[in-house]
Amino acid sequence: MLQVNNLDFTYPHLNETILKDISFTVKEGSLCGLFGPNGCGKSTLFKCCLNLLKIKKGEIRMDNHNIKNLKIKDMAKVVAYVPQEHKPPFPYLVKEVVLMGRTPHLKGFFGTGKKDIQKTEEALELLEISHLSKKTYNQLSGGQRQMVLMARAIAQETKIMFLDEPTSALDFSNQLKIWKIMKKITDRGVTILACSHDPNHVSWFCDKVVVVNNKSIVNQGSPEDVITQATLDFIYEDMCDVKKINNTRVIFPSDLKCFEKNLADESFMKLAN
Ligand SMILES: Nc1ncnc2c1ncn2[C@@H]1O[C@H](COP(=O)(O)OP(=O)(O)OP(=O)(O)O)[C@@H](O)[C@H]1O
Repeated sequence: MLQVNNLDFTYPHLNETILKDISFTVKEGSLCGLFGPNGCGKSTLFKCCLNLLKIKKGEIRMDNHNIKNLKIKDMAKVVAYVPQEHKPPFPYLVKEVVLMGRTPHLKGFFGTGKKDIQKTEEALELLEISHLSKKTYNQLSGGQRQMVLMARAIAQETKIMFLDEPTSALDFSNQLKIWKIMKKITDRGVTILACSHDPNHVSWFCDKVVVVNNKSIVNQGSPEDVITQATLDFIYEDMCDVKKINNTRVIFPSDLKCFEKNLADESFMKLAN
């Protein structure tokens, strides 16, 4: 479980508050989307939760530990982090990058064991990227690197995962694959907090959504209660419409008139069914 209580944050060299009175909980084994416009503070919140930035006020608890009391090595046993972009300076192979996820589990100078290799291979298989295993990580495409970082986080076998826009560089099929994998992982009891800019994805796949805008949480709860016309009008200023097709919520641009027309069209509804 992840618990953030009354968090305030300001970058030390700035006077401006970036996050104000942030409080939310993500239940064990659930998938929570962190949703909000560019620059609202999602990545900053992640870095606060990972102890990479020191908070001014408030408390963050993960798996019942107050994170300010956790050493880096202990932190790495509790939480895995998939950043937006990562390029190591050395030409590591993909399998080596994924194996790095096992670092918190390595035992002294005995180094890598059979279990670590097995967990690395399982993570590559789960993401269907075993064929990239012997390729040089730095020479992969952005989307391929994103899949490898996801495999590294899975190999780390933590109870909590933080994913910063995990599908931003992926094609449509891989985006859906990653969301489905995230759901599968939460079914095994892992708690996930994932940033996303896509209101459809958080609606379709998340158990809970936390919406941040202008330094604060403006709404939180089930996607049904949170990704509403009112919330989207508030943060995007009347740019999109929320409709239901076949009981599934779909968000689309308000000025996409052909879609409006099609929605009213009986043959389109048959197609959607
Ligand atoms: N190292 C830093 N020093 C000073 N200000 C920063 C720093 N990093 C981010 N900021 C500022 O903090 C605010 C929040 O940035 P952050 O990267 O957390 O937003 P975000 O919601 O993740 O944005 P995006 O969706 O575009 O990735 C922005 O105004 C940004 O300019």
